[in-house]
Amino acid sequence: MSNNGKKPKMVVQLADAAPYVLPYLHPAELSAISLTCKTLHLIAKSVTAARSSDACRNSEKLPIPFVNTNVDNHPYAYFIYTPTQVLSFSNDLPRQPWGLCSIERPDIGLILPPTIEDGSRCECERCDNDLTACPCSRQNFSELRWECGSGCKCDFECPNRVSQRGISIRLKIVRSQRKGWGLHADQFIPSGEFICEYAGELLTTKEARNRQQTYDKNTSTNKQTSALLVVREHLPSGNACMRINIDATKIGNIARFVNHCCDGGNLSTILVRNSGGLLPRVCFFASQDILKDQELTFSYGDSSLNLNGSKCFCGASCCTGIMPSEHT
Ligand SMILES: C[S@@+](CC[C@H](N)C(=O)[O-])C[C@H]1O[C@@H](n2cnc3c(N)ncnc32)[C@H](O)[C@@H]1O
Repeated sequence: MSNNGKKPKMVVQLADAAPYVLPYLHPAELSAISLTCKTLHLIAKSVTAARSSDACRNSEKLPIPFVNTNVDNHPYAYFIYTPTQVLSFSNDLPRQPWGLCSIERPDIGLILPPTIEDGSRCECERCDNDLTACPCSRQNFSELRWECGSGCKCDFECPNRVSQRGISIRLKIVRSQRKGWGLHADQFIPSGEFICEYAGELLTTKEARNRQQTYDKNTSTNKQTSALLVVREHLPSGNACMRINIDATKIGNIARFVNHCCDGGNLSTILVRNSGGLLPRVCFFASQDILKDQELTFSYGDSSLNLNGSKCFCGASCCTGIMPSEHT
């Protein structure tokens, strides 16, 4: 302290700037800076409270809070929020302050199809007209739905755009001892209701395979949970299916918190095609009535294909005890 008991000008300027800078920091940086002085500690505390109170950073109609009732000391999970699909980011992840709803990539725009790195091969998987041998027959996608889109004259109020109006039901993200975070209903949800899109980075199959290998390694050493979803759409030609790889591990929305259940859970995963849209979107709908506080789950796949998988704690009577893994 100098200047007759007044704080030096630089300290005052730093404190003034802190509320704008701290929301950009990663949790480790935030906790380090909160140890430096009382003012920064208070600002860091309010950033943590804001992050815990809404995983969607004000991007959806309703806040979706993190709830941890003394399971451990994690107040929230850190990830970059996107309400819809985005192109893959290589190593250079953007920073996102609280309250910003989209990721800025003015150089490329927001929604583009994945690029095919090896120009000689496409991303389709051959199944030679044998639907039972096709990889898409092993997934739990019951339906392909068509909705109106940018190619139509109607607006978002059109009844045929249910999955395009954002998340409008009350949800919460609850911490549990054995499964980590999980998405729960915070109201009664009738069967058939739209829950949310599975938003994340669109990856090429090559990138998805590379990332899955890293995630498998990290999961086996308990360092990280991952959220890479692979879906396949059978193409009209009949002899191939298109892979869509969506990674919500670092960039995604609340769908990344939906845990696996061996009995198929209470959500159906539906491919939704919008008129005018290039790629289908993967969306969750309630497959049965869901009570307030019940966990929302779906089946990640067939665990018999993953004998070395990690332990499953879904609690279903048919639980195999092993988590399925995507065979990329
Ligand atoms: C897509 S994330 C789901 C959110 C995750 N629980 C979290 O805390 O971020 C997938 C990870 O959740 C955990 N998980 C999901 N379902 C599980 C289950 N039935 N039993 C045990 N762990 C599960 C596994 O660690 C898995 O790799």
